[in-house]
Amino acid sequence: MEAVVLNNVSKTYGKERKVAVDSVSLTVNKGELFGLIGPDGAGKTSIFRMLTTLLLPDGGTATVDGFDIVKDYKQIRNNVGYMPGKFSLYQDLTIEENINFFATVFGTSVEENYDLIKDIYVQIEPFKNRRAGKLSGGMKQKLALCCALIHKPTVLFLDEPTTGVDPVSRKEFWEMLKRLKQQDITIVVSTPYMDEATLCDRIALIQNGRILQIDTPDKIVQSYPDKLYQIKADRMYDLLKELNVYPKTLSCFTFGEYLHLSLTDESEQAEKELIQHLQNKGFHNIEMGAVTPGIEDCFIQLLKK
Ligand SMILES: Nc1ncnc2c1ncn2[C@@H]1O[C@H](COP(=O)(O)OP(=O)(O)OP(=O)(O)O)[C@@H](O)[C@H]1O
Repeated sequence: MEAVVLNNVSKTYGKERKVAVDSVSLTVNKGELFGLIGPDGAGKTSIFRMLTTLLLPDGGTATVDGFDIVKDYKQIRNNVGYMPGKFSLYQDLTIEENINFFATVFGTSVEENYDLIKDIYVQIEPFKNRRAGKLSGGMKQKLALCCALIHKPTVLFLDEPTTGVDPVSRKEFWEMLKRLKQQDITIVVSTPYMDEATLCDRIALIQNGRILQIDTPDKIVQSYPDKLYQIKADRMYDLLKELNVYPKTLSCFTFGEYLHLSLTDESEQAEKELIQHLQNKGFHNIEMGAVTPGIEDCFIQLLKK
């Protein structure tokens, strides 16, 4: 059964009709943890705002829980939870007041749905009298999640929930999402962090408003077409320039402290030839080895198409 369906959904902005979402089609199944993965400006927020009925599409159709995002906006607003990217809570209200406020707006109470938020709420409860504006990034994020959950939504939309949050809180957050999934909540989450993509059941890679690929993280990684090497040497910038003009280079880009490289010829002989070539060009301390591609490699590879 499908929880979210988009059929050729488009959104343009302004007089110039800048295309933010370009004919996007995708389906999220009930109970799935689905990731929208893409850099800033890819169109993730626009998609979330349309699915939560805060923005009208210019083209296409979409449903959430079987409800049409234009015609049935009232039902959708009652049924979904939305945690926007920017901190959306009332800064001057305390933790407790924020949660009570959101519960009241939805005609429910904290007690009624306490089971759903308990795991998360106990972590911020010791500070329940602190104003939201005075909380750390990780605590704000937990409070925003409690508020988005308080009316027991069937589908939860989380827009970049871990942006600007420390690594420990990021990890804890994803563990919370896994526990929520077990409670039959469909979760659609966006992130610019490629490492978080592997924690989703399925992901859509998105860039410039277009979907590049949709699949499980494993299948996306397995579909990487070339042998991938990581390589480094003493002068990294010169190395990048040299590899970009090397005749057998298929692709080469910076990846952390290494360069990631694919060659048109994947034989051992070609590897040896390349190392010899780089030594002749005066590079020292060359380290080169095969490496398993990650989601980020796949993303970069898809962008070249
Ligand atoms: N209200 C608006 N008016 C004009 N352009 C907009 C507006 N909102 C978004 N855009 C543009 O549409 C494109 C998609 O933006 P969107 O916010 O949906 O992407 P995103 O993937 O969520 O990125 P970010 O994390 O930066 O918000 C961007 O180029 C953005 O500048």
